[in-house]
Amino acid sequence: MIKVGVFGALGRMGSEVVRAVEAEADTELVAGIDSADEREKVLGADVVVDFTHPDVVMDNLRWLVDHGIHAVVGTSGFDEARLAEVRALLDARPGANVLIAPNFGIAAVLMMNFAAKAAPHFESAEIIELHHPNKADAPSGTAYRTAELIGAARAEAGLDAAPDATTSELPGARGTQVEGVRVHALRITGMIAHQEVVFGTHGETLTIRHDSMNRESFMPGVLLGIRRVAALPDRLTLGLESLLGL
Ligand SMILES: NC(=O)C1=CN([C@@H]2O[C@H](COP(=O)(O)OP(=O)(O)OC[C@H]3O[C@@H](n4cnc5c(N)ncnc54)[C@H](O)[C@@H]3O)[C@@H](O)[C@H]2O)C=CC1
Ligand SMILES: O=C(O)C1=N[C@H](C(=O)O)C[C@H](O)C1
Repeated sequence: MIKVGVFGALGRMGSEVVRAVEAEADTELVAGIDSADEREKVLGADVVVDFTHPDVVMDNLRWLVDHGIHAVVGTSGFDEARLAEVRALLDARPGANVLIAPNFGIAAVLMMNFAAKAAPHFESAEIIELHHPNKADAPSGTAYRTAELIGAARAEAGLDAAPDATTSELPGARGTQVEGVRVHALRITGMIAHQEVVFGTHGETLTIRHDSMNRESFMPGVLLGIRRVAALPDRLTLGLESLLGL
């Protein structure tokens, strides 16, 4: 039996994780805690899942690593500086492993993987992410990671910057840039989490689209993380790709 704690248990994702952990035969909920609760309630857990907020997740991770509890993190906001901080935390303390996944949707992971594979073949590449309007961060962690993967694939292929003749622009009209890839963020009532990666070359375009229809869709990936985090070969794993054999 894997003993699981949940940080952000009253939130949209955390409450779904609580339900999923309670429903599985090999996982047991130790405690679900939210912002008003003491973290000590999860002591005794093998793994804690964090779906909280980019402003608090680093402090939670520090606490989990200090207490030797494996962490499965879905909270967004991990740039290279934060990842370096997590590596330093892990180097200072033996014991816990950390899995940080920008997206636990299996189809979303495939979308990112396909986008990285397509990237060297196209002159142009831009990302449009669409989310519910309660989302705190922009661009999404998924879009950020996809842009990093596309940027790295373009650099490795020796591609120049994507063509763009814009010389006059209202601020934001061309989105933001991550690793040289334009990213546009939409916040739309009624939506959950969606992304399009649009590629173009001469006379052809390719659009790769992913849609999360509900938050239950993330649970197979979260449960996979819970089951595998303790035995992962690296102390810090980024993304579900290696767990899916990609
Ligand atoms: N990796 C993935 O597949 C996914 C990641 N996310 C990310 O997960 C995060 C949470 O998203 P939602 O559940 O939609 O947000 P939410 O706002 O519905 O839930 C966050 C919860 O965390 C609680 N919280 C805040 N500080 C806390 C603390 N210090 N300790 C414990 N609980 C605390 C809040 O009170 C709230 O109940 C966001 O960063 C979002 O981008 C969301 C969906 C999927
Ligand atoms: O806040 C959300 O809802 C989501 N956040 C993650 C992100 O920032 O990429 C994953 C998914 O897009 C849903």
